[in-house]
Parts: sequence; C-alpha cells; structure tokens
Amino acid sequence: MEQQLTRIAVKIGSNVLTRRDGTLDVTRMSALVDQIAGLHKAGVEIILVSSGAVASGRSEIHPTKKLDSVDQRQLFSAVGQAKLINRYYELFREHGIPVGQVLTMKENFGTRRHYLNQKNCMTVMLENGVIPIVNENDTISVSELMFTDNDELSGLIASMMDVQALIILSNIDGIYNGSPADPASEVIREIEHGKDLSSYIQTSKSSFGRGGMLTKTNIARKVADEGITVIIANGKRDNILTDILRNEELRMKNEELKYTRFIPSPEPVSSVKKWIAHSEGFAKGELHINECATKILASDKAVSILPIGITDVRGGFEKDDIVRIIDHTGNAVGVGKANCNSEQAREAMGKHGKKPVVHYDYLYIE
Ligand SMILES: Nc1ncnc2c1ncn2[C@@H]1O[C@H](COP(=O)(O)OP(=O)(O)O)[C@@H](O)[C@H]1O
Ligand SMILES: N[C@@H](CCC(=O)OP(=O)(O)O)C(=O)O
Repeated sequence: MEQQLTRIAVKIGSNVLTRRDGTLDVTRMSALVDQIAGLHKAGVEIILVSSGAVASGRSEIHPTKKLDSVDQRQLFSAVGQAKLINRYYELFREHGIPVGQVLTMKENFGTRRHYLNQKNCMTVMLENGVIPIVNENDTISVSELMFTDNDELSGLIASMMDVQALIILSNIDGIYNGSPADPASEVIREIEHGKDLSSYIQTSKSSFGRGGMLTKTNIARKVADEGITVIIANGKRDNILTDILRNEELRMKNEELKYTRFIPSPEPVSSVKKWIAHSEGFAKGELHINECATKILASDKAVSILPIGITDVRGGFEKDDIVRIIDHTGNAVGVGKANCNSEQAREAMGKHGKKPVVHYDYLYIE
C-alpha cells in the first residue's frame, strides 16, 4: 500500500443527492452513507460536506406567492437542511455511527480566532468518533456573505482540517478535455501543477448546482497546491468512494474507474499559510511592490515584504489583518497577514532597515 489515507473530506454536490424532479434521492444518499460508514469503520476519519438543503426544501414547500431568489433560498434551506440532517442521522444510526451538524458561513473563516474555533469543533467531533456533516448556513448567508458554492466551502474545510484527500462528488465522471456532451471528449485522469484548464471548461452548470466546473477546478488547484490530493468523481456511480480509496491507496491503474485527480504539491504548507491562502476575500488593504521585490518574490527564496520594496499602501488595515500583494504591473500576486497597521506601513514605505510589513511565515504567494 503506497499511502494509507487516514483523514479525508468528501463533498457531495446537490446534483448527486437530487432526482431530476428536485426531490431528495434517498437511495443514492443511503448508498453513499453505506460506503462512508465502511470507511469510518476501517479507521478513516471523514468530514462530510453535503449540499442538498435547498433542493430538498424545494420539494417540501410550495409558496403561495412568488418569492425572490433570496427568500426562496432562505425558506427552502431552513426546511430542507432539517430534512437532510434528519435523513443522515437515521441512515448513519443504522451503522451505529453518530453524526453532528456544522453550519457555517464565509465570515467564520475571516479571522484566525473564528477559524481555529471551527477547527477545534470538528477536531473534537472526530476524536469522539462523530462524523461532522458540514453545509453553508444558507438561511443567513446572503449575497456577498455567500461562498461561491459548496466546492469553495469544501476546499476551506479540507485545508483547515489537514486532510490527505478531498473527494468532490458531482454528477459527472470528472473534468473532460472538451464539452462533456461531445462523445470525443475524455475524462482527464491526472492534472499536474500549473496546467491551464480554462479552455476545457464550459460555463454550463447542472440543474441544481451553483458554481459549476470552473469553481471546482479553481478550488481543486489551490487545495492541491497545499499538498492535498483532490479528486473529482461521479457520486452517482455505485461504490465510487470505496473504489477511489482502494485505487488511491494501491495506486493501481484501473482503466475502468474514471475520475480526475489533481496531483498534490510535494512542498508542505504551514497551517497559517493555508488559512492565509484562502483569506483573499477578507483583505482590508493592498501593498503595491516594485519590480525588484516582484522578481524576488517569484523566486524560490523565502522572503518577507520589506518597506523598501513597497511603492504604495492602499486601504486602512490593522496589524494582523489580511492584505493583498500587488506587483509592479498591477497584478494581485498573493496575500499576507500585516505585521503593522496601514499608517505604520505608509510611514515606513520606501525606507531601508525597517521591520517587514508582511513576514515570510505569513505570506502566501500564488
Ligand atoms: N470540461 C468539463 N468537464 C466536466 N464537466 C463540465 C465541464 N465543463 C462544464 N461542466 C459542467 O459542470 C457540471 C458540474 O458542476 P456543478 O453543476 O457545480 O455540480 P455540483 O452541483 O455537483 O457541484 C457538470 O454537470 C457539467 O455540466
Ligand atoms: N448550501 C446549498 C448548496 C449549494 C451549492 O453550492 O451546491 P453545489 O452546487 O452542490 O456545490 C444547499 O445545501 O442547498
């Protein structure tokens, strides 16, 4: 066995759990629970990120007047999440496995303190043999507070919980090298670091999904860059999870089994850097750097952002806030945790012999 997987995250997309008519596919859900239960009993710690709240609520409630999209999502998810977690509870109970519900939102990843609180919650669940079932708190996370979709959430969870693999289950066998509808297209089996996939991805989404394949690909790339194997596979196929794990552990070449695997980076990334990598959306300001600093950052050297290389400081930020790093051509090249506030950074800007504005340990270059 090449690599014994001991902790994984599994994301189940809306489409896997819903039938064509939008109702919850309990047969599929039950089959996936059976596989997860088998893996759990074999000693694999599993964090489940499950969509399906909105879809399962939609078939339960029939509003009398027309609702806007926010009202619909809030109403359906409030009803649907209760239904969904109840189903999981019953299905896992048949295997004697306790489950717990974790509802979260984007803001909870914004500060390091909230982030560590969530991490602690899931760690204590795993330590006590409980499977965390995570979903976005759709009832209160609206518009800009929302994750792009649950793929983004699953990436954050995988990174936060230091899993070895993230398995994203959708209703398609993987990423195709063309339109999935074209019979000439094939599933890409392995994706190496740095490969540009944009020309393959269509903007179309499946009927109940939110983000589409593009977000899946972007998230998968980022998570794989942090050293985590990411797999995109078809959750509608029988025994898919069990087959993937066997295949991954033995590194067998099973030609029958199709899925896309993002090869993880061999470089380890510290847990603080992982948090910073996913915190771009919370940036409070920008540090613009000169050409020389840009070149050094792009090299393999471990360097901090020093005031001498900074040409402009934008926005108002406090010490420990997240800031975006912008290169001399105006491109965002990374994110970091500020070592001082924006006033102090402006004061030191362009000067020699000053303390770093972002220390290397708190800097994530994309
Ligand atoms: N190159 C591609 N390979 C595979 N799927 C693609 C590709 N381009 C677009 N897609 C679409 O992405 C969909 C999956 O994304 P999404 O609808 O967000 O699923 P989920 O709800 O499971 O997260 C597929 O059903 C497919 O229609
Ligand atoms: N939180 C939502 C999931 C929405 C979503 O993004 O789903 P998906 O397209 O499966 O990633 C729900 O439970 O309905």
